[in-house]
Amino acid sequence: MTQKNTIAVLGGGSFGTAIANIIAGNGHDTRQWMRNADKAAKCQEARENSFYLPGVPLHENVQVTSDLQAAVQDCEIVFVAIPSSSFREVVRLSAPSLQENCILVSTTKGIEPGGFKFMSNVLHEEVPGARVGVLSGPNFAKEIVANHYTATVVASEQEDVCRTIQQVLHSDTFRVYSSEDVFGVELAGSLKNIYAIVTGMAAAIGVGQNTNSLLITRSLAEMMRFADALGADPMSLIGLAGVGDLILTCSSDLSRNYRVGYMVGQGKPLEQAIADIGQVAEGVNTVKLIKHKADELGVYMPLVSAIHAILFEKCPIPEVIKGLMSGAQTFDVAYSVKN
Ligand SMILES: NC(=O)c1ccc[n+]([C@@H]2O[C@H](COP(=O)([O-])OP(=O)(O)OC[C@H]3O[C@@H](n4cnc5c(N)ncnc54)[C@H](O)[C@@H]3O)[C@@H](O)[C@H]2O)c1
Ligand SMILES: O=P(O)(O)OC[C@H](O)CO
Repeated sequence: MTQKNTIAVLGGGSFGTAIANIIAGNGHDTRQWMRNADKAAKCQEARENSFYLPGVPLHENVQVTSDLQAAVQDCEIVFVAIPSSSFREVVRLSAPSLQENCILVSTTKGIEPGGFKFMSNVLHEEVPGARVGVLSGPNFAKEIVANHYTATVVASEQEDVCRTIQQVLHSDTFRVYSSEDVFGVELAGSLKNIYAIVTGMAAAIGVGQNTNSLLITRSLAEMMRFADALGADPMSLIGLAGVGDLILTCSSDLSRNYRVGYMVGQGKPLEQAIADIGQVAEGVNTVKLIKHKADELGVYMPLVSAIHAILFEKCPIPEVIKGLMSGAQTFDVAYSVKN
């Protein structure tokens, strides 16, 4: 692939905009697609995505459009930054216009509702024979565009896909590690959102640092146990896309998932909390899917059960905490399936 590529980013939200700016800053012709024609025109003209990242200038190499076919045509690489609930629909619409052999990269940290499919599965199903990668790591869009030193992980079964994405995204402030474990990286990015809801809720009820450490560590144990049961490499969970993103998302109100948990912890109904955020919080749907899968496989995930009980079974928070603290005391081994 040449030094200068034509690259599309599908998604007009905060992460799509951050990724588009990184790519454009590296000299690539970058097209950002958003479905709303009015918003696209406003962003293109104002050179700013005031809806999601106000005050951040769009790089001059970014062209914003609401024409999906025009956006992806002749692109060597297409990044998809669309929430998991609409991911398939957008990929399906773009598929007929994709250049043969183009690389498709998901940045989405979620599982498709109504099943147990990850975004790489959706890409393979909708674009058979596609060269697929996934991008995941401790990456708040707001901090990326503020040029805070940041790292992420690209995972693909094809080494050249990883190398290409590393070249396209790497900058003085953005570093990209590679992995072969697509499933582990995607699973990690989706699971950590659940625990951000848990720690956000814990913060709202005023827990101390002992509790915070307890929650994050036992969240990691659950993540590794679940990964192990599903055949992912548990070691992927102790990298940037796993524990890195877990620490980030569980420690900051920049996280939408953390903020959902915080609001519910303050007594706000879940639907109201989601509406107040006004952006995607993937963890809410992920809790349901993981609880279902963990029950089906018999994987012990007490924190997932607890947050599910609070969000969807109307269980009072103090009762759920009591249940967690009185549960059987087991080994302190991170991902032992006995644990
Ligand atoms: N924001 C971050 O810091 C960040 C970092 C890494 C990964 N991610 C992941 O990236 C994905 C996107 O996150 P985001 O932060 O950009 O979300 P966002 O809520 O800021 O934006 C989502 C965008 O998707 C668009 N959208 C929703 N449904 C659509 C549809 N049917 N067709 C076309 N567009 C549609 C929305 O209009 C919006 O522009 C999520 O899975 C998230 O977990 C986010
Ligand atoms: O705002 P959240 O909770 O979706 O988290 C954003 C990113 O996933 C952080 O890496």
